[in-house]
Amino acid sequence: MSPAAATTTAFAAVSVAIPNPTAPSRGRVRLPLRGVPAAARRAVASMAVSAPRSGAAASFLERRESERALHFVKYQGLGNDFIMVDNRDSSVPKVTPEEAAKLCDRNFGIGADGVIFVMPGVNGADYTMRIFNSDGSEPEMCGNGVRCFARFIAEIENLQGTNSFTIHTGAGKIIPEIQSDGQVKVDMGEPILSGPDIPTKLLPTKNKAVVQAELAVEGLTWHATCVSMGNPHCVTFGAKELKVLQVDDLKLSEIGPKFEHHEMFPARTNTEFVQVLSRSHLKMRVWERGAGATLACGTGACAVVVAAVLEGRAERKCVVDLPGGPLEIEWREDDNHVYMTGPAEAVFYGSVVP
Ligand SMILES: N[C@@H](CCC[C@H](N)C(=O)O)C(=O)O
Repeated sequence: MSPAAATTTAFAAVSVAIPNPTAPSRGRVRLPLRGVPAAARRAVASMAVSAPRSGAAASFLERRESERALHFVKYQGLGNDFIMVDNRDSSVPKVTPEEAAKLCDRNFGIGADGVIFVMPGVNGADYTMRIFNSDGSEPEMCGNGVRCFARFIAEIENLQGTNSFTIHTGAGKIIPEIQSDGQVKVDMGEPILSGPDIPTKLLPTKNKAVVQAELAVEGLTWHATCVSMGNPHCVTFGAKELKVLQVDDLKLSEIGPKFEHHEMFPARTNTEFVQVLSRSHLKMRVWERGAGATLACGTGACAVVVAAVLEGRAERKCVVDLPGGPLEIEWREDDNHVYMTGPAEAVFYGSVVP
């Protein structure tokens, strides 16, 4: 991006890749690597910014660095992507919800499904996680985000090998554990099944739970099972009028918002459309509250396995295929907790003036 082009945008992002940090820097912009995790530097293999070393360019970059520059690292978990912000020095997020929405814009911003802040722990937890969705709304929890959070912590705290932390979230205490292969296994806590606590206005059908309740959307009577993993989910395996739900055939951007804003969900909802491949293998697509169609949703995959067990469709341990890849989910009988295992990777880092 030329300096002239950059100044015409609402904010400017400078993302720098260092494929080989020891390579000569001729013709390439070198930005300070302050606060940049080592693995993030190594992980990045593209998007290097080349520019002539003119005085104008240098002063443009210096000006940007000296203003209110926000350093970030972009992470992804199965294609569900987040702008991670080191906010350990303050309990106030470094960007506002409105700025977060701009940063998440895929054309005019960095592009992401959300912005996640690593904050000081409260209530005895090691850290606090807060997140803004790409529309600026603040959800209680994010499953893929918490795996990215754990990998980001390991980088900024320079932790090696297997590690576990406690994270305070809007869904209570969440415990991720980085495994020796780099995957992150997360104790996601207990699912919430009582309708008013999810929240949904759908009436309970099985004890206090809302299981296969009828929900009218777009002329079809969908069977909805509602689960909260701290955040609300409506899981459906199909509708009365459909023989089989083929998730690949769904027009997600048309039907997703109708579920999200349905009057039965006073706090809006995330919605998962699911196909059962076997009793231990499920396939889903998701429409996320505040973010739309995403490539993966960790809390959604957990809710899907809970719903599948409640409906008698699957075992407690399943592989859930999402558009961005598979997650391993287990709803344990002994402690009633849901465990999620999957990847999280740094993609690139940079600075931005929100
Ligand atoms: N993608 C996330 C969920 C993020 C929050 C969600 N959009 C909501 O508003 O509840 C995940 O991986 O769980």
